[in-house]
Amino acid sequence: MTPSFRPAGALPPPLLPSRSRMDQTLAAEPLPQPSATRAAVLHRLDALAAPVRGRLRAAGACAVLAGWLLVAQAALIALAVQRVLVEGHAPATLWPALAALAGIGLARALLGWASRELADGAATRIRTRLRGTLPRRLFAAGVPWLRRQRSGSLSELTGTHTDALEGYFAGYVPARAEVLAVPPLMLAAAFSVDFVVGLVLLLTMPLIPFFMMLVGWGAEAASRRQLRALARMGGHFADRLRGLGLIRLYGRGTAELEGIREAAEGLRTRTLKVLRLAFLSSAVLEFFASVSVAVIALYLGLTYLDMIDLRGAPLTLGTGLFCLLLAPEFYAPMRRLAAHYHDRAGALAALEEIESALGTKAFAPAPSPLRGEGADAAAADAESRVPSRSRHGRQAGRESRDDQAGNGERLAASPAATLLRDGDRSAPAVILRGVALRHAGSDCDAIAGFDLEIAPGESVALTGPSGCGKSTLLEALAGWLPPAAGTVRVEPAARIGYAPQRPFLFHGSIADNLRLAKPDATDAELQAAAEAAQVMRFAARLPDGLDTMIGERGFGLSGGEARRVALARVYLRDAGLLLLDEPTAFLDPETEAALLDALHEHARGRTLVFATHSGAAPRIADRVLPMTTAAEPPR
Ligand SMILES: Nc1ncnc2c1ncn2[C@@H]1O[C@H](COP(=O)(O)OP(=O)(O)OP(=O)(O)O)[C@@H](O)[C@H]1O
Repeated sequence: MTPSFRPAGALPPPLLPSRSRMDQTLAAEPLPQPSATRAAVLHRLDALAAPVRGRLRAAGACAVLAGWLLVAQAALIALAVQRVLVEGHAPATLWPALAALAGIGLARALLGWASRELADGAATRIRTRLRGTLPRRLFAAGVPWLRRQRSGSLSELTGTHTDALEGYFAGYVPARAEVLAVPPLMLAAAFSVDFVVGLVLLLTMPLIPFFMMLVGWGAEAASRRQLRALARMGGHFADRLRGLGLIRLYGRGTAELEGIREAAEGLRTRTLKVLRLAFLSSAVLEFFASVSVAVIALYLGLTYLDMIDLRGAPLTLGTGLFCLLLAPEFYAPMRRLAAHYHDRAGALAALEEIESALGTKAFAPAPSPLRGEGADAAAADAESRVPSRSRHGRQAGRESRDDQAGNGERLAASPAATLLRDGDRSAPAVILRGVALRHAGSDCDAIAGFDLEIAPGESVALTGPSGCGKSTLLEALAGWLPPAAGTVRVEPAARIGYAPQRPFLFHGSIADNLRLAKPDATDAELQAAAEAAQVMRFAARLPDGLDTMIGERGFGLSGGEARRVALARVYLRDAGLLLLDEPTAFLDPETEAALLDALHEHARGRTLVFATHSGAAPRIADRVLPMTTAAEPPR
């Protein structure tokens, strides 16, 4: 990373943007999306339910059936009241009706329970599936892309954003089925007993979707801003935790805490905005539903008092009661849908956020496995069909190993080297033609017009000043960085072992980290790899040897020790093409010499390319390739 310098005493800018700056950034974003896009996102959201479509339909069907039974329940209650209170039947004659009522009540309870169980189960399955798919998509996006992302934000995608989809499937989808099927039946029932009540229900019905839509648009935009703020907060927080030592060292603790407090306050405000909109939409709907029920009650009351006569026939107590029981239930499914409408808004916002990070095919199966440190080179042929554009002279001069320090001694095969060979891989040739390499976000090539041929089994040392592109070249050979121009050819079937400059060591024991390369490795194989990479020099002194726990990013190991663990991992990989970035950096001369001897032995029958600043390392190479810094100005 390029260091930036500021005058002594000048304060560094706050690492966290202030709330107002965050607000400005978020407010400037074009929200909400045009409706055509929203319809497409909604379609993709529904497509996520494909594997559990049957369950969701069953959940909807149960909810609909429970709603239909409610009409029968209201009719039975009205009938019983009419018979006993108006027609003077003995209460004992009502047993069949009461038994039917009890049966309907029980059936509705069971249907409601089944609907929730099915919908919750379906939503959980969708969420679980996404939790599995998203990391695969993240891996498939490739190392250069992943490097530019903030791990905190990415973890929000698989956490909060995925959770936000659940309410849509568990709540909104069954409620939508209910709204489509239950109110129409109730409307027909109301029309069949009283024309005016049916008309009131019919006329007030469109108001509800209209207000839902109005409030929903605002809710979607607010949800999206809130999710975005949440993802940023996650990213900032993870960064700050990682750099805690640095923050303390520079005395920025208080300022950072203040920044985090402000950002959290911004998030709280945004969350409350979403909740306010959700409550507002519910309140509006409750109001309209209550007014409509009141209008019906008023109409029925005035009719009973003979103050109005709109129906042209007498109104029985049973009919009035049936209408009064039905009216609030007519709005209930729509109110439920409205209550879940912000779930829909939240889910749309979450899906759009996930897609804007990963592309619209975020949930399609991942195309190919990640390549990289110790990865198979099935996609190793990072070949670009872009025509070669040689712009300035070849960067590399060539020297033979024999021209070097003259240290060409052959080394006897060690037992460790024998143990680590399984003989099922071959040393691939590497051919680069007119290659230009450019890092994402950079406006100039790190390497341009580069040609190189490496024979199978050859060892090549890349040397040259810092920044001349040695690591970049190794990244391209590993397939992490596709060429901007020219072709990079590595045999597609080649097994690659890559130890980058900053190897990633997972939280776990040293042995766990080594077994990443070969999960079924025996203890003897681990020991042999560790010895060859000079890991045992320090591991033997640790309390638990290779079983000693090390932290994320290799906490607890020195830079040179971490590199040696990564080198041992490459040895275990038994790769045909070894790509090593400064394998002997930070080592004392004695350890370096031992490591080089073992590497030289291990590299027999394999193709080896390594970058080095060491004066001693080139002795194990067949060829040294001095690279120069690209002089080309930015295009
Ligand atoms: N991720 C990146 N994004 C943008 N530019 C980069 C990135 N990584 C490296 N560079 C630039 O590419 C050029 C080559 O860098 P590279 O790390 O390949 O050099 P190097 O020869 O390996 O250096 P060193 O010997 O210090 O390891 C440098 O100018 C560097 O600033």
